[in-house]
Amino acid sequence: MFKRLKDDFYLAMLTLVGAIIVLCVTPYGVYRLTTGNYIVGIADMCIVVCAIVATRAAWRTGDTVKPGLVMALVFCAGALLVCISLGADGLFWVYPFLVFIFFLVSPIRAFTLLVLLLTSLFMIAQLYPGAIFASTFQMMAFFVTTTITSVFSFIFAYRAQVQRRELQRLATTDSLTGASNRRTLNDQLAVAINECAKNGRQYGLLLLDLDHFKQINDKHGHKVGDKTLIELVPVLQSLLRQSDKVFRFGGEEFVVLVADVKPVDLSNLAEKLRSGVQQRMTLPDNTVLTTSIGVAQLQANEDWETWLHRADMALYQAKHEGRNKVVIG
Ligand SMILES: Nc1nc2c(ncn2[C@@H]2O[C@H](COP(=O)(O)OP(=O)(O)OP(=O)(O)O)[C@@H](O)[C@H]2O)c(=O)[nH]1
Repeated sequence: MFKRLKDDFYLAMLTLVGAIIVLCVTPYGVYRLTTGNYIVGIADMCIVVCAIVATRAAWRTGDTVKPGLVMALVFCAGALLVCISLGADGLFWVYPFLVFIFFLVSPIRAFTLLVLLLTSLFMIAQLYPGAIFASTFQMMAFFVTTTITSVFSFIFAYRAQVQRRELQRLATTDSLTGASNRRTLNDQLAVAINECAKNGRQYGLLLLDLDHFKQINDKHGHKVGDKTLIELVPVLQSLLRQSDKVFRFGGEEFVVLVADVKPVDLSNLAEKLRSGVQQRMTLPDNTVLTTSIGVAQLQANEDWETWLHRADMALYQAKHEGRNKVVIG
């Protein structure tokens, strides 16, 4: 549970906002209902129920987009209703909503919803003078302060989103090749073990190691070595399905994780990659680049270390038997 909260920003924020809503709005809802203000009381309780249902749905499905949007829409409608029913007293509630919304949906969506909310309030104020604002001065002060808060919240949320995405990219990909890194591989292997144990999904692992890579560096220089590694990733991806994942394991070693695959298809795929690299990758002196591949199909009740070790042993054998070879582990 804590891992999911740590890894998924929007799930964590949805949960936090949901908890704050339940704790802070429920007493107001109960108070309004017991003092006969039924419209605002029911609106408060609808917001509370919506917060609980949306947070629960996000936890169950892992999708935070729809629950976040539903929550944001209900909060906007609730804020509008509270302002209409309570007049100036209800205006204070707009400020926390204004900030909450940026934790629920993307900055662009949040800003659009706020523009709609403030425009609706402005139009109602024009149609029914005195219904919400006590004076024109109060109305102007409200719209100026809410606009400033919305704009700064948007800038802050947008910057945070850009930085969060960049951090995520840096933490999960290899800086040279752009392939997923070893840390991501460890996470994905754990997911595969879990899926296999729970749902019987079949997974396969290919461990690729370029042959005589040291000689490439020595003969053509480190820059050509780097370029070869960079060019290898799109070549592999062009030979794979979109659901197959390529990871840089370290140095000139790469891992391909394949889901929903039978052992025979996995070894055919390894052979396709071996010959694909040989055919498509050439070095500056027109010599071909070759790769050795160790193959391991995930066995029932196997842990990921053993699975990876079998692929590694098969790769070792492929190297031992002369390279440019596929060996099944
Ligand atoms: N250019 C470049 N070279 C790298 C990088 N990472 C590792 N290497 C080099 O890859 C080479 C790997 O050499 P070895 O482990 O001896 O393997 P090999 O020469 O490929 O020989 P076999 O694997 O036995 O076929 C080393 O010279 C490393 O310096 C990198 O990011 N860029």
